[in-house]
Amino acid sequence: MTAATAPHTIRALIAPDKFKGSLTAGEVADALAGGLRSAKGSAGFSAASGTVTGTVHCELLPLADGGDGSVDAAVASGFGRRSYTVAGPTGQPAQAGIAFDGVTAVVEVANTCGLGLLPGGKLQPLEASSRGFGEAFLFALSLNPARIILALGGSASTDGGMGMLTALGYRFRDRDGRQLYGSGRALAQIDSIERTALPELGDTELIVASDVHNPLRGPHGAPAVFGPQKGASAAEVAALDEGLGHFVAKLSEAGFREAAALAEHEGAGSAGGIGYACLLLGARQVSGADYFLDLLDFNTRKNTCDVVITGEGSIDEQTLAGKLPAAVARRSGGRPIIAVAGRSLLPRERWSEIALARVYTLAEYTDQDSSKDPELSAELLHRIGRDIGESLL
Ligand SMILES: Nc1ncnc2c1ncn2[C@@H]1O[C@H](COP(=O)(O)OP(=O)(O)O)[C@@H](O)[C@H]1O
Ligand SMILES: O=C(O)[C@@H](CO)OP(=O)(O)O
Repeated sequence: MTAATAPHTIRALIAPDKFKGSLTAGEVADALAGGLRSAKGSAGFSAASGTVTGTVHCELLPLADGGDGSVDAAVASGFGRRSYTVAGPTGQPAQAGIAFDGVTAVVEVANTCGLGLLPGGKLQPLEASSRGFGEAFLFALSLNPARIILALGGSASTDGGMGMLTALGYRFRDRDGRQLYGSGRALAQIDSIERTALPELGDTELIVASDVHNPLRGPHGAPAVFGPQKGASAAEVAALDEGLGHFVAKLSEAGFREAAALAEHEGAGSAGGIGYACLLLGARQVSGADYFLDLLDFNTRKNTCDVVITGEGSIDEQTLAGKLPAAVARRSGGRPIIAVAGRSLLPRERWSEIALARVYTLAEYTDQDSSKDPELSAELLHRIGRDIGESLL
Protein backbone atom coordinates (compact mmCIF):
# COMPACT_ATOMS: atom_id res chain seq x y z
CA MET A 1 0.00 0.00 0.00
CA THR A 2 1.35 3.38 -0.91
CA ALA A 3 1.10 6.23 1.54
CA ALA A 4 -1.49 8.79 0.46
CA THR A 5 -0.01 12.17 -0.44
CA ALA A 6 -1.90 15.16 0.93
CA PRO A 7 -3.80 17.00 -1.83
CA HIS A 8 -2.12 20.28 -2.67
CA THR A 9 -3.15 23.42 -4.46
CA ILE A 10 -1.50 24.82 -7.56
CA ARG A 11 -2.27 28.45 -8.25
CA ALA A 12 -1.91 29.32 -11.93
CA LEU A 13 -2.02 32.84 -13.32
CA ILE A 14 -3.22 32.59 -16.93
CA ALA A 15 -1.99 35.75 -18.64
CA PRO A 16 -1.98 35.39 -22.44
CA ASP A 17 -2.16 37.84 -25.34
CA LYS A 18 -4.63 37.15 -28.17
CA PHE A 19 -4.02 34.54 -30.87
CA LYS A 20 -4.43 36.94 -33.77
CA GLY A 21 -6.93 35.73 -36.34
CA SER A 22 -8.45 33.02 -34.16
CA LEU A 23 -9.05 33.82 -30.48
CA THR A 24 -9.17 36.85 -28.19
CA ALA A 25 -6.97 36.84 -25.10
CA GLY A 26 -10.08 36.21 -22.98
CA GLU A 27 -11.02 33.16 -25.07
CA VAL A 28 -7.48 31.78 -24.82
CA ALA A 29 -7.51 32.20 -21.03
CA ASP A 30 -10.97 30.61 -20.69
CA ALA A 31 -10.07 27.55 -22.76
CA LEU A 32 -6.81 26.97 -20.89
CA ALA A 33 -8.49 27.39 -17.51
CA GLY A 34 -11.21 24.89 -18.48
CA GLY A 35 -8.51 22.38 -19.35
CA LEU A 36 -6.45 22.98 -16.21
CA ARG A 37 -9.46 22.54 -13.96
CA SER A 38 -10.32 19.23 -15.65
CA ALA A 39 -6.81 17.77 -15.24
CA LYS A 40 -6.76 14.19 -14.00
CA GLY A 41 -5.94 14.33 -10.33
CA SER A 42 -7.47 17.75 -9.77
CA ALA A 43 -10.58 18.29 -7.67
CA GLY A 44 -12.39 19.33 -10.88
CA PHE A 45 -11.77 15.94 -12.54
CA SER A 46 -14.91 13.89 -12.42
CA ALA A 47 -13.98 10.47 -13.87
CA ALA A 48 -14.89 7.59 -11.58
CA SER A 49 -11.29 6.43 -11.25
CA GLY A 50 -9.98 9.89 -10.47
CA THR A 51 -7.90 10.17 -7.34
CA VAL A 52 -7.78 13.74 -6.17
CA THR A 53 -4.17 14.68 -5.66
CA GLY A 54 -4.66 18.42 -5.72
CA THR A 55 -6.60 21.42 -6.91
CA VAL A 56 -5.73 23.83 -9.67
CA HIS A 57 -6.81 27.38 -8.92
CA CYS A 58 -6.83 29.56 -12.02
CA GLU A 59 -6.67 33.32 -12.06
CA LEU A 60 -7.48 34.71 -15.50
CA LEU A 61 -5.69 37.81 -16.72
CA PRO A 62 -6.25 38.35 -20.47
CA LEU A 63 -3.64 40.84 -21.68
CA ALA A 64 -2.82 43.06 -24.65
CA ASP A 65 0.24 44.82 -26.01
CA GLY A 66 -1.33 47.73 -27.86
CA GLY A 67 -2.86 45.49 -30.54
CA ASP A 68 -6.25 43.75 -30.49
CA GLY A 69 -7.85 43.60 -27.04
CA SER A 70 -6.24 46.78 -25.65
CA VAL A 71 -9.57 48.48 -24.95
CA ASP A 72 -10.85 45.20 -23.43
CA ALA A 73 -7.78 45.05 -21.16
CA ALA A 74 -8.42 48.62 -19.96
CA VAL A 75 -12.09 47.80 -19.35
CA ALA A 76 -11.04 44.70 -17.39
CA SER A 77 -8.95 46.97 -15.18
CA GLY A 78 -11.99 49.13 -14.33
CA PHE A 79 -12.30 51.65 -17.18
CA GLY A 80 -15.76 52.29 -18.66
CA ARG A 81 -16.42 51.39 -22.29
CA ARG A 82 -17.84 54.01 -24.69
CA SER A 83 -19.17 52.90 -28.03
CA TYR A 84 -18.63 55.03 -31.10
CA THR A 85 -19.25 54.49 -34.81
CA VAL A 86 -16.24 55.12 -37.06
CA ALA A 87 -15.30 54.49 -40.68
CA GLY A 88 -13.79 51.00 -40.76
CA PRO A 89 -10.60 50.27 -42.75
CA THR A 90 -12.37 50.53 -46.10
CA GLY A 91 -14.90 53.20 -45.10
CA GLN A 92 -17.79 50.95 -44.03
CA PRO A 93 -19.17 51.85 -40.57
CA ALA A 94 -17.60 49.98 -37.65
CA GLN A 95 -18.77 50.02 -34.05
CA ALA A 96 -15.63 50.84 -32.10
CA GLY A 97 -15.11 50.96 -28.37
CA ILE A 98 -12.85 53.27 -26.47
CA ALA A 99 -12.06 52.92 -22.76
CA PHE A 100 -12.28 55.91 -20.39
CA ASP A 101 -11.89 56.24 -16.63
CA GLY A 102 -12.46 60.00 -16.36
CA VAL A 103 -8.74 60.77 -16.71
CA THR A 104 -7.28 58.43 -19.32
CA ALA A 105 -8.84 57.33 -22.61
CA VAL A 106 -7.62 54.27 -24.51
CA VAL A 107 -8.19 54.30 -28.29
CA GLU A 108 -7.33 51.21 -30.32
CA VAL A 109 -6.28 50.79 -33.95
CA ALA A 110 -7.38 47.14 -34.12
CA ASN A 111 -11.04 47.82 -33.25
CA THR A 112 -11.32 50.90 -35.48
CA CYS A 113 -9.36 50.07 -38.63
CA GLY A 114 -7.89 46.65 -37.94
CA LEU A 115 -7.42 43.61 -40.13
CA GLY A 116 -10.34 41.90 -38.39
CA LEU A 117 -12.76 44.59 -39.69
CA LEU A 118 -12.07 44.14 -43.40
CA PRO A 119 -15.34 43.26 -45.19
CA GLY A 120 -15.35 39.56 -46.01
CA GLY A 121 -11.82 39.34 -44.59
CA LYS A 122 -10.48 40.59 -47.98
CA LEU A 123 -7.08 42.18 -47.51
CA GLN A 124 -6.74 45.72 -48.91
CA PRO A 125 -3.04 46.62 -48.65
CA LEU A 126 -3.32 49.78 -50.76
CA GLU A 127 -6.86 50.98 -50.06
CA ALA A 128 -7.15 50.45 -46.29
CA SER A 129 -7.12 53.65 -44.24
CA SER A 130 -6.42 54.68 -40.65
CA ARG A 131 -9.20 57.27 -40.78
CA GLY A 132 -11.46 55.43 -38.30
CA PHE A 133 -8.71 55.50 -35.70
CA GLY A 134 -8.54 59.29 -36.16
CA GLU A 135 -12.30 59.52 -35.66
CA ALA A 136 -12.08 57.55 -32.41
CA PHE A 137 -9.15 59.75 -31.36
CA LEU A 138 -11.34 62.85 -31.94
CA PHE A 139 -14.16 61.27 -29.92
CA ALA A 140 -11.71 60.57 -27.08
CA LEU A 141 -10.53 64.21 -27.19
CA SER A 142 -14.13 65.40 -26.86
CA LEU A 143 -14.23 63.72 -23.43
CA ASN A 144 -11.45 66.07 -22.20
CA PRO A 145 -9.10 63.39 -20.89
CA ALA A 146 -5.79 64.27 -19.23
CA ARG A 147 -4.15 61.65 -21.44
CA ILE A 148 -4.94 59.44 -24.40
CA ILE A 149 -3.34 56.04 -24.90
CA LEU A 150 -3.02 55.39 -28.61
CA ALA A 151 -2.92 51.58 -28.78
CA LEU A 152 -1.19 50.57 -32.00
CA GLY A 153 -1.11 47.19 -33.70
CA GLY A 154 -3.28 44.87 -35.74
CA SER A 155 -3.88 47.46 -38.49
CA ALA A 156 -5.11 46.75 -42.01
CA SER A 157 -3.46 49.85 -43.52
CA THR A 158 -0.02 51.14 -44.42
CA ASP A 159 -0.90 54.81 -44.85
CA GLY A 160 1.59 56.44 -42.48
CA GLY A 161 -1.37 57.68 -40.42
CA MET A 162 -2.57 59.85 -43.32
CA GLY A 163 -6.16 58.73 -42.74
CA MET A 164 -5.89 59.52 -39.04
CA LEU A 165 -4.52 63.00 -39.79
CA THR A 166 -7.36 63.58 -42.28
CA ALA A 167 -9.91 62.81 -39.56
CA LEU A 168 -8.12 65.25 -37.27
CA GLY A 169 -8.50 68.08 -39.81
CA TYR A 170 -5.42 67.91 -42.03
CA ARG A 171 -6.20 68.30 -45.73
CA PHE A 172 -4.17 66.41 -48.31
CA ARG A 173 -4.78 67.39 -51.95
CA ASP A 174 -3.61 65.97 -55.23
CA ARG A 175 -2.15 68.14 -58.01
CA ASP A 176 -5.66 68.93 -59.30
CA GLY A 177 -6.64 70.22 -55.88
CA ARG A 178 -8.85 67.21 -55.11
CA GLN A 179 -9.04 66.19 -51.47
CA LEU A 180 -7.52 62.75 -50.75
CA TYR A 181 -9.13 60.33 -48.30
CA GLY A 182 -6.02 58.77 -46.76
CA SER A 183 -4.72 55.34 -47.80
CA GLY A 184 -1.49 53.65 -48.81
CA ARG A 185 -2.29 54.28 -52.46
CA ALA A 186 -3.06 57.99 -51.87
CA LEU A 187 0.34 58.70 -50.28
CA ALA A 188 2.03 59.04 -53.67
CA GLN A 189 -0.69 61.42 -54.92
CA ILE A 190 -0.19 64.07 -52.24
CA ASP A 191 0.69 67.42 -53.72
CA SER A 192 -0.15 69.83 -50.90
CA ILE A 193 -0.97 69.67 -47.19
CA GLU A 194 -2.98 72.17 -45.17
CA ARG A 195 -3.74 72.16 -41.48
CA THR A 196 -7.37 73.22 -41.09
CA ALA A 197 -9.82 73.10 -38.19
CA LEU A 198 -7.41 71.17 -36.02
CA PRO A 199 -8.77 69.98 -32.69
CA GLU A 200 -7.34 71.60 -29.59
CA LEU A 201 -4.90 69.11 -28.05
CA GLY A 202 -4.23 71.56 -25.20
CA ASP A 203 -2.41 69.82 -22.37
CA THR A 204 -3.66 66.36 -23.31
CA GLU A 205 -0.78 63.95 -22.97
CA LEU A 206 -0.53 61.58 -25.94
CA ILE A 207 1.05 58.19 -25.32
CA VAL A 208 1.70 55.63 -28.03
CA ALA A 209 1.46 52.07 -26.66
CA SER A 210 3.01 49.75 -29.23
CA ASP A 211 5.26 46.75 -29.15
CA VAL A 212 7.03 47.02 -32.42
CA HIS A 213 10.16 49.09 -32.74
CA ASN A 214 10.32 49.33 -36.52
CA PRO A 215 11.09 52.59 -38.29
CA LEU A 216 8.72 53.94 -40.94
CA ARG A 217 10.60 52.84 -44.06
CA GLY A 218 13.41 50.66 -45.36
CA PRO A 219 14.21 46.98 -44.87
CA HIS A 220 12.87 47.03 -41.30
CA GLY A 221 10.08 49.49 -42.05
CA ALA A 222 6.31 49.12 -41.93
CA PRO A 223 5.75 48.05 -45.58
CA ALA A 224 8.61 45.52 -45.69
CA VAL A 225 7.90 43.85 -42.36
CA PHE A 226 4.12 44.14 -41.93
CA GLY A 227 2.94 44.81 -45.51
CA PRO A 228 2.85 41.13 -46.51
CA GLN A 229 0.52 40.17 -43.63
CA LYS A 230 -1.83 42.90 -44.94
CA GLY A 231 -1.77 41.33 -48.41
CA ALA A 232 0.92 43.45 -50.09
CA SER A 233 2.89 41.83 -52.91
CA ALA A 234 6.60 42.62 -53.32
CA ALA A 235 5.73 45.33 -55.88
CA GLU A 236 3.11 46.80 -53.52
CA VAL A 237 5.59 46.79 -50.61
CA ALA A 238 7.98 48.81 -52.80
CA ALA A 239 5.19 51.21 -53.85
CA LEU A 240 4.08 51.72 -50.24
CA ASP A 241 7.65 52.38 -49.13
CA GLU A 242 8.05 54.94 -51.91
CA GLY A 243 4.68 56.50 -51.08
CA LEU A 244 5.75 56.91 -47.45
CA GLY A 245 8.96 58.59 -48.65
CA HIS A 246 6.88 61.06 -50.66
CA PHE A 247 4.60 61.62 -47.62
CA VAL A 248 7.61 62.48 -45.43
CA ALA A 249 9.00 64.87 -48.07
CA LYS A 250 5.63 66.63 -48.43
CA LEU A 251 5.25 66.96 -44.66
CA SER A 252 8.74 68.52 -44.46
CA GLU A 253 7.77 70.90 -47.27
CA ALA A 254 4.58 71.79 -45.38
CA GLY A 255 6.61 72.91 -42.38
CA PHE A 256 6.81 69.84 -40.14
CA ARG A 257 10.43 70.36 -39.15
CA GLU A 258 10.78 66.96 -37.50
CA ALA A 259 9.16 65.02 -40.35
CA ALA A 260 12.33 63.43 -41.73
CA ALA A 261 13.93 62.67 -38.35
CA LEU A 262 10.77 61.09 -36.92
CA ALA A 263 10.55 58.66 -39.83
CA GLU A 264 13.71 57.04 -38.45
CA HIS A 265 12.38 56.97 -34.90
CA GLU A 266 11.88 53.59 -33.23
CA GLY A 267 8.21 52.62 -33.46
CA ALA A 268 7.36 55.05 -36.31
CA GLY A 269 6.51 51.95 -38.35
CA SER A 270 3.94 50.58 -35.92
CA ALA A 271 0.42 50.07 -37.27
CA GLY A 272 1.40 50.84 -40.86
CA GLY A 273 3.03 54.12 -39.86
CA ILE A 274 0.26 55.43 -37.59
CA GLY A 275 3.09 55.48 -35.04
CA TYR A 276 4.85 58.06 -37.22
CA ALA A 277 1.80 60.33 -37.42
CA CYS A 278 1.32 60.07 -33.64
CA LEU A 279 4.96 61.07 -33.10
CA LEU A 280 4.41 64.06 -35.43
CA LEU A 281 1.58 65.12 -33.10
CA GLY A 282 4.00 65.03 -30.16
CA ALA A 283 3.09 61.64 -28.68
CA ARG A 284 5.52 59.83 -26.39
CA GLN A 285 6.17 56.15 -27.02
CA VAL A 286 6.00 53.41 -24.36
CA SER A 287 6.10 49.62 -24.49
CA GLY A 288 2.52 48.47 -25.01
CA ALA A 289 3.13 45.20 -23.16
CA ASP A 290 4.54 46.98 -20.11
CA TYR A 291 1.82 49.63 -20.16
CA PHE A 292 -0.99 47.05 -20.01
CA LEU A 293 0.86 44.81 -17.50
CA ASP A 294 1.10 47.83 -15.18
CA LEU A 295 -2.51 48.83 -15.78
CA LEU A 296 -3.70 45.33 -14.83
CA ASP A 297 -1.41 45.22 -11.81
CA PHE A 298 0.45 42.14 -13.00
CA ASN A 299 3.33 42.60 -10.54
CA THR A 300 1.01 42.28 -7.54
CA ARG A 301 -1.17 39.56 -9.00
CA LYS A 302 1.74 37.30 -9.88
CA ASN A 303 2.80 37.26 -6.19
CA THR A 304 0.04 34.87 -5.20
CA CYS A 305 0.63 32.31 -7.93
CA ASP A 306 2.94 29.30 -8.30
CA VAL A 307 3.12 29.25 -12.08
CA VAL A 308 2.43 31.74 -14.87
CA ILE A 309 0.93 30.64 -18.18
CA THR A 310 1.28 33.12 -21.00
CA GLY A 311 1.27 32.96 -24.80
CA GLU A 312 0.37 34.50 -28.15
CA GLY A 313 -0.54 33.30 -31.63
CA SER A 314 3.02 32.96 -32.84
CA ILE A 315 6.13 32.53 -30.71
CA ASP A 316 9.02 33.74 -32.84
CA GLU A 317 11.91 36.19 -33.06
CA GLN A 318 9.52 39.06 -32.34
CA THR A 319 8.58 37.38 -29.08
CA LEU A 320 12.23 37.29 -28.05
CA ALA A 321 12.52 40.96 -29.07
CA GLY A 322 10.13 41.91 -26.25
CA LYS A 323 6.55 41.00 -27.10
CA LEU A 324 4.09 40.26 -24.37
CA PRO A 325 5.23 36.74 -23.28
CA ALA A 326 8.77 38.11 -22.86
CA ALA A 327 7.51 41.02 -20.73
CA VAL A 328 5.44 38.60 -18.61
CA ALA A 329 8.44 36.31 -18.14
CA ARG A 330 10.70 39.24 -17.23
CA ARG A 331 8.31 40.27 -14.45
CA SER A 332 7.53 36.85 -13.01
CA GLY A 333 10.14 36.85 -10.28
CA GLY A 334 11.55 33.38 -10.89
CA ARG A 335 8.19 31.58 -11.07
CA PRO A 336 8.03 28.92 -13.80
CA ILE A 337 6.66 30.37 -17.06
CA ILE A 338 4.81 28.16 -19.49
CA ALA A 339 3.98 29.58 -22.92
CA VAL A 340 1.19 28.42 -25.20
CA ALA A 341 1.03 29.41 -28.87
CA GLY A 342 -0.66 28.52 -32.13
CA ARG A 343 2.77 27.87 -33.56
CA SER A 344 6.37 28.32 -32.51
CA LEU A 345 9.16 29.18 -34.89
CA LEU A 346 11.77 28.85 -32.17
CA PRO A 347 13.75 25.69 -31.45
CA ARG A 348 13.50 24.57 -27.81
CA GLU A 349 17.10 25.55 -27.04
CA ARG A 350 16.03 29.18 -27.47
CA TRP A 351 13.16 29.10 -24.92
CA SER A 352 15.57 29.92 -22.13
CA GLU A 353 16.48 33.27 -23.77
CA ILE A 354 13.30 34.69 -22.22
CA ALA A 355 13.12 32.16 -19.36
CA LEU A 356 10.31 30.01 -20.76
CA ALA A 357 10.24 26.62 -19.04
CA ARG A 358 8.10 25.04 -21.76
CA VAL A 359 6.27 26.03 -24.95
CA TYR A 360 3.11 24.15 -25.97
CA THR A 361 1.78 24.71 -29.49
CA LEU A 362 -1.57 23.89 -31.06
CA ALA A 363 0.41 22.70 -34.09
CA GLU A 364 1.77 19.79 -31.98
CA TYR A 365 -1.81 18.74 -31.15
CA THR A 366 -3.27 18.66 -34.66
CA ASP A 367 -2.44 18.05 -38.31
CA GLN A 368 -5.07 20.60 -39.34
CA ASP A 369 -4.57 24.34 -39.79
CA SER A 370 -6.12 25.76 -36.63
CA SER A 371 -5.12 29.36 -37.36
CA LYS A 372 -8.53 30.35 -38.75
CA ASP A 373 -10.60 27.91 -36.73
CA PRO A 374 -11.64 29.30 -33.34
CA GLU A 375 -13.60 26.22 -32.32
CA LEU A 376 -10.75 23.79 -33.02
CA SER A 377 -8.27 26.18 -31.40
CA ALA A 378 -10.32 26.42 -28.21
CA GLU A 379 -10.67 22.63 -28.07
CA LEU A 380 -6.91 22.15 -28.50
CA LEU A 381 -6.18 24.77 -25.86
CA HIS A 382 -8.46 22.90 -23.50
CA ARG A 383 -6.41 19.74 -24.09
CA ILE A 384 -3.17 21.65 -23.58
CA GLY A 385 -4.56 23.15 -20.36
CA ARG A 386 -5.39 19.65 -19.13
CA ASP A 387 -1.89 18.41 -19.96
CA ILE A 388 -0.34 21.38 -18.20
CA GLY A 389 -2.54 20.71 -15.15
CA GLU A 390 -1.53 17.05 -15.07
CA SER A 391 2.15 17.98 -15.33
CA LEU A 392 1.79 20.30 -12.34
CA LEU A 393 -0.21 18.04 -9.98
N1 LIG B 1 -5.24 29.15 -33.46
C1 LIG B 1 -4.06 29.22 -34.08
N2 LIG B 1 -3.43 28.12 -34.52
C2 LIG B 1 -2.23 28.19 -35.15
N3 LIG B 1 -1.59 29.34 -35.39
C3 LIG B 1 -2.18 30.48 -34.98
C4 LIG B 1 -3.42 30.49 -34.30
N4 LIG B 1 -3.76 31.76 -34.02
C5 LIG B 1 -2.77 32.53 -34.48
N5 LIG B 1 -1.81 31.77 -35.06
C6 LIG B 1 -0.56 32.23 -35.70
O1 LIG B 1 -0.15 33.41 -35.05
C7 LIG B 1 -0.04 34.48 -36.00
C8 LIG B 1 -0.40 35.78 -35.32
O2 LIG B 1 0.56 35.99 -34.30
P1 LIG B 1 0.21 36.74 -32.95
O3 LIG B 1 1.38 36.52 -32.06
O4 LIG B 1 -1.14 36.33 -32.44
O5 LIG B 1 0.06 38.24 -33.42
P2 LIG B 1 1.15 39.40 -33.57
O6 LIG B 1 2.45 38.73 -33.97
O7 LIG B 1 0.58 40.27 -34.63
O8 LIG B 1 1.19 40.03 -32.24
C9 LIG B 1 -0.97 34.09 -37.12
O9 LIG B 1 -0.59 34.69 -38.32
C10 LIG B 1 -0.80 32.57 -37.15
O10 LIG B 1 0.37 32.21 -37.85
O1 LIG C 1 -0.42 46.91 -37.32
C1 LIG C 1 0.69 46.55 -37.73
O2 LIG C 1 1.20 46.97 -38.78
C2 LIG C 1 1.54 45.58 -36.89
C3 LIG C 1 2.70 46.35 -36.28
O3 LIG C 1 2.24 47.40 -35.47
O4 LIG C 1 0.71 45.04 -35.89
P1 LIG C 1 0.94 43.54 -35.29
O5 LIG C 1 2.18 43.59 -34.46
O6 LIG C 1 -0.29 43.31 -34.47
O7 LIG C 1 1.07 42.62 -36.44
